Amino acid sequence: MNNEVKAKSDKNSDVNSDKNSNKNRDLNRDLNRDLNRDINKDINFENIGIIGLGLIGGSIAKALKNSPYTGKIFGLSNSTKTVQKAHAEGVIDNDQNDFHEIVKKCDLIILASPICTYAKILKDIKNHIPPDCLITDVGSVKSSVHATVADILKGSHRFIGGHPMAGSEKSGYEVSKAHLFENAYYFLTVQTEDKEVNAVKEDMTGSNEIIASDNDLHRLWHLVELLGGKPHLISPEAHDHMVARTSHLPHLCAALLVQSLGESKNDLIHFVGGGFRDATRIAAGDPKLWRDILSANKSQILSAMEDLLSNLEKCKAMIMSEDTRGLETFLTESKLVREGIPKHLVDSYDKEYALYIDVKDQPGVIAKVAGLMADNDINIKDIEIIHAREHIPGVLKVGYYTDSALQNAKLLFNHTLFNWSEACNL
Ligand SMILES: NC(=O)C1=CN([C@@H]2O[C@H](COP(=O)(O)OP(=O)(O)OC[C@H]3O[C@@H](n4cnc5c(N)ncnc54)[C@H](O)[C@@H]3O)[C@@H](O)[C@H]2O)C=CC1
Ligand SMILES: O=C(O)C(=O)Cc1ccc(O)cc1
Repeated sequence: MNNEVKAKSDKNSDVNSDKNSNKNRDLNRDLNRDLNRDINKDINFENIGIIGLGLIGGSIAKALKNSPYTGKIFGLSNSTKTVQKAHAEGVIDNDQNDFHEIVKKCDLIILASPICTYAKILKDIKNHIPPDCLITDVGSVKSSVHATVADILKGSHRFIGGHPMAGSEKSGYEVSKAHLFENAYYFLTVQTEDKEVNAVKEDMTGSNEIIASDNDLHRLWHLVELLGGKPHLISPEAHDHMVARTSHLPHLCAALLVQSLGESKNDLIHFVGGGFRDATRIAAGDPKLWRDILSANKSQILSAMEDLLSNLEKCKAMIMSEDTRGLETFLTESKLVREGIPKHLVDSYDKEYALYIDVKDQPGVIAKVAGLMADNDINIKDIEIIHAREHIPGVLKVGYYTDSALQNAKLLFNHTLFNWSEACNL
């Protein structure tokens, strides 16, 4: 363990401060010092149990299976069907069905079920978790999760919170994918007795606080990297402050925009433009999951909503008083901030590897293109017929998982009679 690695969170929740990012950068640099390291030795987990095999849990299992990780992956779920499916696909290595017996073998447990299920699950498995097993989670809220864990485990096991900033509005094992976390930030949160992230703290105080040793943090950090994510250390409080504004309030706003279509929303929905689609995609997320998230981050959501209301009032006043200058300034500032999203984030969220193939909308055309790809071993992510041709150069949109698949497809199409062009903004 490197005791020089220090990563304290900013007390004022100023998560964007240089101080904080420098500390995280230092930690990252330190952890990546030896590029030739043996990743399995660094991680040092042999039996990873994932509780909840949905979008996130399933994606973690698939990402691990696709990685150099050589240990076992056990899937634990309230859905036997999902476990059977994951097992049949070779994604998990379960050799028995008994939940408690599987837990007994784990040296890392990842809670990947809805956060409202954590308390019941932890109470149920607590006496079966090996003393040296590390516990983590993927929940979208962190302070309340740390409190629940501390309340139930009472210091019996080490816990590090986790939250991948990757996902979608879809749920379930069926939509999970190995590359979900690629280039996405993955927050790690450590609770210490003075509520600061303190990666150098190695002593266990014996209090009810759950304190993870920095060795645990390093192991988990490497695991996140193995998943393709970018680990980022932060305090639970700073995390909740940030995601209330970057993720939870946007979800609420998406739902508000849909509701604001008004009484005739079911009619208007047929005429929406790209802007509405972009701004409301996440409103299609699982209502139960989001009900939990918004309730679990109550104080931060309420504070973010105050800011939203005040901005709404400001805009209303400007429109009412025909303050076009003020309105323009407000919109310009928003535009500049939005355009400032770092390129790597825009790429990881928006980047799609797709080609528009200029074909006639007629029977057999999908089979023809799909067959061509299959014959040449090019994996297709999705395929879609675009019926509205305005602004769109071709009628068949073919999505690929990787840039190299896209490049191969281009070469192939160049040798056929298909005209193609690259993805445009829909
Ligand atoms: N959906 C998203 O985009 C993201 C979600 N998260 C967090 O990940 C967690 C899981 O979310 P998703 O994977 O999206 O949900 P999901 O609905 O796709 O998967 C949840 C899984 O948990 C299982 N489950 C439910 N109760 C259980 C129990 N008592 N014991 C064992 N398994 C149980 C369900 O069968 C289901 O397979 C949530 O805590 C959420 O806050 C984090 C980042 C992104
Ligand atoms: O679909 C999207 O754009 C998301 O932002 C997914 C998401 C949902 C919940 C999280 O806690 C983190 C990420």
